[in-house]
Amino acid sequence: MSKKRVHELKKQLEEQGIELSNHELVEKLHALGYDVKSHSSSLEDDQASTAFERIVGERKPKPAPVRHAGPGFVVRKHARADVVAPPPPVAAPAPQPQPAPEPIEEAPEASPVAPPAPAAAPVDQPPAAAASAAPAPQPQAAPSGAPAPQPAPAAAPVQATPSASPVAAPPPATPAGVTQRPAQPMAASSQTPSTTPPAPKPPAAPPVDPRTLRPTSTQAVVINRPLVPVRRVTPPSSSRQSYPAAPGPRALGEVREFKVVPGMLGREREIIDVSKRRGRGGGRPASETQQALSGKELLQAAISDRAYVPIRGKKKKPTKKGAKTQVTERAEHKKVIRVEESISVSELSQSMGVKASDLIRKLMQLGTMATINQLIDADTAALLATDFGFTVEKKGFEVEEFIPEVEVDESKLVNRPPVVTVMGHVDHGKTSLLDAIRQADVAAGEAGGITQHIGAYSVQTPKGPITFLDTPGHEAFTAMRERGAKVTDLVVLVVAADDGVMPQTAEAIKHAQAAGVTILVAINKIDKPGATPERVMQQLTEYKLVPEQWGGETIMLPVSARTKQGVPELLEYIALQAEVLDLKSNPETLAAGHVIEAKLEKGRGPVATVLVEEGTLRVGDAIVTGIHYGRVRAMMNERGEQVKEVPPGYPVEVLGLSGVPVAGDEFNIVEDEKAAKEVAAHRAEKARQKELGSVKRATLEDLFAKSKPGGQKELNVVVKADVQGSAEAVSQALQKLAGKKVGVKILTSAVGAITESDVLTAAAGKAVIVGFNTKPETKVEQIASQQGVKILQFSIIYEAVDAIRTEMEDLLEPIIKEKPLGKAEVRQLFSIPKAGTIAGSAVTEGVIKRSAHVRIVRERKVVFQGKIATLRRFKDDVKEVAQGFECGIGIEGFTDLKPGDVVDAYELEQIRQSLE
Ligand SMILES: Nc1nc2c(ncn2[C@@H]2O[C@H](COP(=O)(O)OP(=O)(O)OP(=O)(O)O)[C@@H](O)[C@H]2O)c(=O)[nH]1
Repeated sequence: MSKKRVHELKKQLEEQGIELSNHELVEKLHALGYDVKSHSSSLEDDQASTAFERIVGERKPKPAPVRHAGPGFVVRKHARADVVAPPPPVAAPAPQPQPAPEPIEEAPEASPVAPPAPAAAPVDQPPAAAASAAPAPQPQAAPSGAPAPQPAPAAAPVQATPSASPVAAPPPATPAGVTQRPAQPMAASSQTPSTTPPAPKPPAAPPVDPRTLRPTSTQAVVINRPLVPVRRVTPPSSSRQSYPAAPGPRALGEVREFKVVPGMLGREREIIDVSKRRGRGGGRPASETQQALSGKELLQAAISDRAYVPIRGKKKKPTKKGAKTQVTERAEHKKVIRVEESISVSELSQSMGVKASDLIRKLMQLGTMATINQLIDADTAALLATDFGFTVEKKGFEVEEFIPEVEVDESKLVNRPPVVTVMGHVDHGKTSLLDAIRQADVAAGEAGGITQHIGAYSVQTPKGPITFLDTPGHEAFTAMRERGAKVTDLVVLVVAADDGVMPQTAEAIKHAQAAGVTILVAINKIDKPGATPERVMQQLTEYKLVPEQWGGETIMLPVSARTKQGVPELLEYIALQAEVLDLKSNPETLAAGHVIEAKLEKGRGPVATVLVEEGTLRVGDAIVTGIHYGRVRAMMNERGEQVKEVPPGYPVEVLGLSGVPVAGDEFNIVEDEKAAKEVAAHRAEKARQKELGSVKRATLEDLFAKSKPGGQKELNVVVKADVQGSAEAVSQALQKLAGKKVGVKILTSAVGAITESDVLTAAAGKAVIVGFNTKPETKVEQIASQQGVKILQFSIIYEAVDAIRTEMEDLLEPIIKEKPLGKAEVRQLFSIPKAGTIAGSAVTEGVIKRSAHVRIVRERKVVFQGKIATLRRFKDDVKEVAQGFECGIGIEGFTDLKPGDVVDAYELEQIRQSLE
């Protein structure tokens, strides 16, 4: 293998245009790891050729990276500052020439480098395209401060190359810091890197045809993805011309340049639109802007233009910048909100296009704390709406459309029987009196002899038919009495002559007077020895009821239900009064009236006792009452006979309703069942809204009070009764028991038999079931015992009230009270094996019991408190030792007894708490 001397290698390098002194070459070879000492040192042939290639490789420019060549790399060419790049080929209005930016002015010596490598804007721009550009500014060395016309796409600032030989010495630093490969020779052509020798000196460069200008690799901004030309599909006509055309055989329109970098956590990619900067900077070409920016600034600018693109899924549509939301005013006629009964805050906010939070704030200002789902009534909604320029129109479901008010047709009015309600205190003889009138004996058949639901009877008297309503006298049935007073023409107030005016007498007077109904007083039981009708009359004057015989207006008749004394006179007076009232109605209109009572019967379903007040009620009529509706399937009179028609003034039982109606509700007959259903549904919705609106939220204090161990206890009750009025009365009576110590909560109150569902409700709510005049269905009792639910059944209301009071008292902790027993004085102490210390004592007071609790008192101080362990007289265990006797007392857990100690014995007593 031949050898080569260092100086030979030097010559070889010179042939390649690389001039190095022998000393420099020796040093270089040293640096490359060769052991050479001087220019005459020799290298192996292969070593010499490797060294040659390495030095040439270092000094020669590397071939410019070909576009798309390297994965993940993009070379973006930038126009040299000192060479004016041709304007975009087709883009007609070429950007205005601008003064050369600072970095260029600082690098006048770099100009010689420029001619062989004129910077063209886009890297792919063919010379032909460049040539077509109209104003082709002459490439020239930009003198200091001389304005160098720059086309818009001019690229990054050219590196300041102080060295005259850029090939030999790469520029130490670039002014703008954009070029990321300072080692790359500037003069290298991207197309002919190996063949084009670098210009060693910058002689006066000949004028260069811009068409031949190619970008230099050193002017490239290296980013890690290929340039993505984006074709604007429908460029706006106004801006179409202002974009530079993309290179290639056809102009693509706007060219956008993107940098793709991995996003956070690698879950997405960021695309940085690096071309966006062009349009900014007050109209200055992007290149100039970029030239003026440092590398860091450019990076920041790029970051600001980032767009995140998820790897999977659809690319999000970028929001159109600058496209402001159009605020449109709503037409006046559209500023009307239709509200039925109430509207939720969220609904109102949506209807007005106002934030719900704004409405809530307004409501707070009005003193109402509301949530977004809370219902507010139409009036409050109207108040709020006004503030936002809206008006509220009460939409309202017009029940009148279905139940029209009928004008009174005088010609069709006929007499109807009077409706008389019998009222009075409990046991004053109301039912007995009615029995006497009807010649029936209902009172005898009543449980406990008390009336517990309203009864309606049509009685044929010698003076014509009279409809009687019998009301209970017990205080629990206030609502029934009130209802009775409202639907009646006359009230017969029964007062027992031997008892006088009592609380429910007074209450009945109040109801009748409130309803503006004439009162007729029947002073009953005048057959009784202690009867004093005058005293009753006297008492009644206090209620503004002055008897006729005393110059007043109230008819007061002494009667006896037992002997029927005064009953015919009573009927006569009723008839007389009815005549005075001239009671008439039109039997030809659609029927209407009131529900007197309602119940649920097995096999018959809901049964309503109604009083027809207007029109004639017929089988087949479409009926609606409250939230229930249906078609009248059958009707029965008070004797249980089926009837087809019921004229006004008569009571009747109606079958066919969808549910058990509420006693006291009005009933109406409508066109058809569909209309009845609509009315009922509307009422149900209204009731629901009302209920929602009135939901009282538990306050923190309530919850706190309930969670406290000593907090108020509550008895939950499920009420089931035979009739609706009784269920209501029982519930009310039980609720009245609620006090400070124990509350009562009626979970449900309904009519019908006690069902499995009632048991489950009670089990869930830890409630007792109160059945009133009703029984559990088959197997229900068994389920109840499995579930641990107590069923209490009653047929008399006060028994129910008493039992529930006991249940409530059971919830209360008993009061523990100390009961003194006696005292014993310790005289002597004995120590007995197994038994411990025994105090030989004398009982000085009361009695000492074996089961007693004791206090050991020494010098007036309690030294121990506990229980007696042993009590003996002589050797026998005894239960108690009375005063004056001696005994041996052993104390549980206490042996430190001393003579002179007093054993103070007492018992603990449990006292049941009362509700009061
Ligand atoms: N001596 C006598 N007893 C009467 C008379 N009227 C009723 N009684 C008795 O009084 C008691 C109560 O009679 P009711 O008819 O049940 O009394 P009430 O007012 O209907 O009772 P409630 O419906 O429970 O309020 C019964 O034992 C009757 O026999 C009367 O005129 N004379």
